[in-house]
Amino acid sequence: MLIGVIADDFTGGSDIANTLAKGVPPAGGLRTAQYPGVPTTPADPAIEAGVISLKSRSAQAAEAVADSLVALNWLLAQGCEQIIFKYCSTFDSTDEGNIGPVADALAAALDVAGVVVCPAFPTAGRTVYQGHLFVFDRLLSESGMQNHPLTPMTDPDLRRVLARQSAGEIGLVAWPTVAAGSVAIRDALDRIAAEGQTFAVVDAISDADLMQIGLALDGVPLLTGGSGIALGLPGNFIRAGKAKGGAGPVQPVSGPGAILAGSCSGATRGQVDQHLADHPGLAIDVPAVMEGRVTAADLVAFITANAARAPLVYSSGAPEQVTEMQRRFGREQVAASLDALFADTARELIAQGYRRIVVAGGETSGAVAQAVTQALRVDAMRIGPEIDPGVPILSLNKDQPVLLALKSGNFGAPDFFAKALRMMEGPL
Ligand SMILES: Nc1ncnc2c1ncn2[C@@H]1O[C@H](COP(=O)(O)OP(=O)(O)O)[C@@H](O)[C@H]1O
Ligand SMILES: O=C(O)[C@@H](O)C(=O)COP(=O)(O)O
Repeated sequence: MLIGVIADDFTGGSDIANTLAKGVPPAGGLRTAQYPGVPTTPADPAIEAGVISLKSRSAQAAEAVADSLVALNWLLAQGCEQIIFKYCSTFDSTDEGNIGPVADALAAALDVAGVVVCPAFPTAGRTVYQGHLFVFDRLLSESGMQNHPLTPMTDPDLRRVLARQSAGEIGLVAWPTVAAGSVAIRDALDRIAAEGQTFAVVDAISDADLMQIGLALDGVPLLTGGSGIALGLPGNFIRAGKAKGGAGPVQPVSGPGAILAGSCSGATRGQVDQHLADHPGLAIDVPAVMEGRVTAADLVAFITANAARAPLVYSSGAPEQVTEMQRRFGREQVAASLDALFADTARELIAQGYRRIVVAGGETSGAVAQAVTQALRVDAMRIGPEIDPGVPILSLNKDQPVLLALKSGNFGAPDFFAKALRMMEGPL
């Protein structure tokens, strides 16, 4: 294993695994696996990039740090030369963390400074300019992310956001330097490191910028960012003759499939609306869940009654509904109950022979993917074709493979749900 990724949630893990597996022509991508949590056994030696998905975005900061360091040690033990801390392209975090505390701990463990901080993902509209994060033509704080149920983002200035969470000093590599190319970027990072600054927010407004940043990062032990930061990295290892790349195809799957949506992000709510126009859907009654009147058995009953028609069950609600539920029942309690509901539903669907499951939402995906991988006793997921930018098909490789899609809340075209289930039937 050459590149090791510590992803702070499962959809983020899928997103960067997709980037590493796909690569950029002519070099192509690496043989990549995504792991649900830190594996307890050594990796398959054929794997060149390993992505450990944690649930550290929403955990307490101390737990996020501890889990990330365990992941780091496992990745180093597999031989990784380069470690990436993957967080959200919308920098999802709070003043307590967890991006700052985890990045501080990784930089200290590897004894490095001038560590890149770059959440840019231009394909999904996320760009960084003069240290400020944009989502398409809006600053992060006006993009809808200010209403996120768990990590509302109200400040678009990445240096200021990170400074509230991190003990380290933070520099900036502004776009004119990035536009000057990889040598200028590397010089700027070296200068920032020599000045003793732990982090360097790096601007990027296009994939071409990210490719130059990737070249500048050849041989750098630690970097942090969204999935875009990985764009230029496979090429470094392939050109050096260290990696072969080229993963085999994944096997398509037919039979019943289902869609589980726990994300309240704008893109997911649009996808829910579009899907309901011509498919069956069940809106989860959140107060009834909190009071024990609706359980996984109810969701499974709805899904099985509509098995052939791409059924959707969803808790996705508008910001004012989310606020009201959190006020009545508590933020953590609602999140924990809905996570458990989706996990129990997925476990039962697997028991009943469902082999295609599409999930929307980072927290929701974490809960579902953990339940499914535990039920099937698999500890690695292979990366299949991309459904929409940042969302690949994942194959849990058994004699009878199970295919998953873990969609970040804000990713995917309006027809994502039906398209994902259809693509899984092949040809892949
Ligand atoms: N109707 C609702 N009311 C309150 N909270 C909700 C509701 N539906 C989902 N949630 C919670 O909102 C969070 C959504 O997070 P997540 O699954 O990561 O989605 P995203 O990828 O859009 O951020 C989860 O913790 C989930 O439990
Ligand atoms: O970087 C991204 O935007 C995604 O990979 C990601 O992390 C998404 O998180 P959720 O929106 O919570 O699914």
